[in-house]
Amino acid sequence: MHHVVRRPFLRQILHRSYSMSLPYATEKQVAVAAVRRACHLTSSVFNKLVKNETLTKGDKSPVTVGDYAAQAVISTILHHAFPSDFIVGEEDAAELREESGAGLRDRIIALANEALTGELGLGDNVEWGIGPGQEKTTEQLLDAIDRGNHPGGRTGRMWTIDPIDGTKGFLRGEQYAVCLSLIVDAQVQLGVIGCPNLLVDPAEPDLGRGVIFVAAKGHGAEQMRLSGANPTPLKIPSILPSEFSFLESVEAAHSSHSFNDRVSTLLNITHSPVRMDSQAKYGCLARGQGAAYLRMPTGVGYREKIWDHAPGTILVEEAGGVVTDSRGLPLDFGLGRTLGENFGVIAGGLGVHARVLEAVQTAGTEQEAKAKA
Ligand SMILES: Nc1ncnc2c1ncn2[C@@H]1O[C@H](COP(=O)(O)O)[C@@H](O)[C@H]1OP(=O)(O)O
Ligand SMILES: [Mg+2]
Ligand SMILES: [Mg+2]
Ligand SMILES: [Mg+2]
Repeated sequence: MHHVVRRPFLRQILHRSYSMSLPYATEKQVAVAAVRRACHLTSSVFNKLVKNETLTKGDKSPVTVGDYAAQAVISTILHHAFPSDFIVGEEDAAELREESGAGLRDRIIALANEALTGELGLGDNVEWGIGPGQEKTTEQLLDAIDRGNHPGGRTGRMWTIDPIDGTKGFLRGEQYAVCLSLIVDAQVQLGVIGCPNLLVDPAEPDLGRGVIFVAAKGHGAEQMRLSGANPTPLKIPSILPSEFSFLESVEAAHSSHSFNDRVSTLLNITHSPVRMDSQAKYGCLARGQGAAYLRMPTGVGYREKIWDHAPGTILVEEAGGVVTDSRGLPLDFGLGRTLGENFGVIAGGLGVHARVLEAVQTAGTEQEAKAKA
């Protein structure tokens, strides 16, 4: 491993002692740095986004230059830091390699290089391929996007990247998230969720927006500013918030609003659900905003993707909560790029989760009976 030998002596020692206190300490540092750069990229691109910079994918969902450029940046950093790790990323560069994709491609390459070559911040390392002068070629960046093509599976080290989760929220100027996780032998070890548009503290709007949530297996969950300042541990309160409300998708096509209504009625919940795009919902839950996140499928066919739930799941679990499918089974991140047969997602604090699960099962039985009648 020549890159370890090249490490200056003092840094080797620092690196080792830090690693002993937290497994995956270097991974955490790299992941936070990558998400931070991608968050700056996506928020600056939003202000400059023009109509023809968004494509519609085969599944009818939108993808913007921001999604592609952010995946290129994160994947490049991961590849420099951990060259033998696999990546399961949402986007691929096929359309950008076509002649018709040239305009979009040039814009994406410029955005990615601007983000990669930005000044080094606290904790950043030139060995991760970042900093002034570290421009990449078009080919290198398209390959970086395509390195996200790993099929996933039961064994090995792999990262999941969702460069913009909640692209529809991003396009509306509302919530979205830059999401990264490390999965080792199908267990999520690390999750990082960057939310550029989320209030730092909903009780103090003056503190502004821009939060990164981080969780490491067995080491808790925290929230920090985009800059890395003010790291604060997160714990889901064990008593129910006085206003029990569900967190749910804005988009009715992504999860069933009517099913959630029925579950709310069964639980005598009177407050309307809080609708929010992306894994920002998991972040809010982890910091005690909203009592549960319920995501039941709307119809046939859609399989949830691992990059949409791995970071959020470890965040909620490390904040003391529980995440399962609608049968109460843990989400299985070892089945490939999707969650396979895991049907629906329920996330909540320890006691709340059990009550919601029960109500979900009652509502599910009712629904089946109705369908048979
Ligand atoms: N038909 C669908 N059912 C459930 N989720 C979907 C569907 N289509 C896209 N998604 C994905 O749902 C997630 C966002 O859901 P929400 O914001 O409603 O919680 C995103 O990952 C989005 O992809 P994307 O990452 O492309 O935005
Ligand atoms: Mg998408
Ligand atoms: Mg997503
Ligand atoms: Mg996405």
